[in-house]
Amino acid sequence: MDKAADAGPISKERYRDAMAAVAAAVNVVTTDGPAGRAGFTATAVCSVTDAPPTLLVCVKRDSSVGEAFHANGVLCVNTLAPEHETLSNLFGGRTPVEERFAAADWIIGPSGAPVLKGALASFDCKISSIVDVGTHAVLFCEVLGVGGGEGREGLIYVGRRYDTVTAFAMAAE
Ligand SMILES: NC(=O)C1=CN([C@@H]2O[C@H](COP(=O)(O)OP(=O)(O)OC[C@H]3O[C@@H](n4cnc5c(N)ncnc54)[C@H](O)[C@@H]3O)[C@@H](O)[C@H]2O)C=CC1
Ligand SMILES: Cc1cc2nc3c(=O)[nH]c(=O)nc-3n(C[C@H](O)[C@H](O)[C@H](O)COP(=O)(O)O)c2cc1C
Repeated sequence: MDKAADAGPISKERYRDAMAAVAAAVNVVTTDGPAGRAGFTATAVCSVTDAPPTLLVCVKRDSSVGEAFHANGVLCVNTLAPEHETLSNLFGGRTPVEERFAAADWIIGPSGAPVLKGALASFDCKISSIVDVGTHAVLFCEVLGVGGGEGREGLIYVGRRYDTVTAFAMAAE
């Protein structure tokens, strides 16, 4: 029988090459509060449970924005549409925080975190716990408010480039 996957220690490069094949939604994750406004682009976002509504976000601990999320204790996950590709690159690193936010319109969510106007979906959250794993902090977040979800095209990142998918409308309650 053929082996399903490589065994033994996996290099960072091998791991990233395999992960590059995994399509992911693109999000701009924002925060505001005593430590000030901050935000970064993240594909490492995942739904955990709907009771209580909880998602997780993985943030590199040595990034310029990581500390602000710890200190503010709140965040908003803004899931991007295809027209937000430039915004994704701005929030993807090496751009001063004020320049990142100046490129779009924002409103303040229930938690105080900036909500992107025109996001495909938005999840306003308080950070309920943080677990450090290797280079990243995993932020577990309780969702306080949701927005968007009316269904149109979504931005995805796969094969080290952006692409577009049809996003389905949220069921009406
Ligand atoms: N989870 C993360 O922290 C991610 C970080 N990035 C950042 O964007 C840069 C460019 O990414 P790509 O063009 O996709 O090429 P890449 O070869 O650096 O990454 C390929 C894939 O590996 C994963 N990955 C990359 N860096 C990672 C990290 N530090 N920790 C965990 N998973 C990681 C992601 O799924 C990414 O799409 C990366 O070098 C990284 O700085 C991108 C995607 C996810
Ligand atoms: C498409 C894309 C996805 C990314 N996903 C993540 C992620 O899930 N977690 C993370 O910590 N950084 C991720 N990054 C990198 C951060 O956005 C970047 O490190 C952050 O903006 C901080 O950069 P700075 O330290 O230069 O300010 C991603 C970047 C891009 C372009």
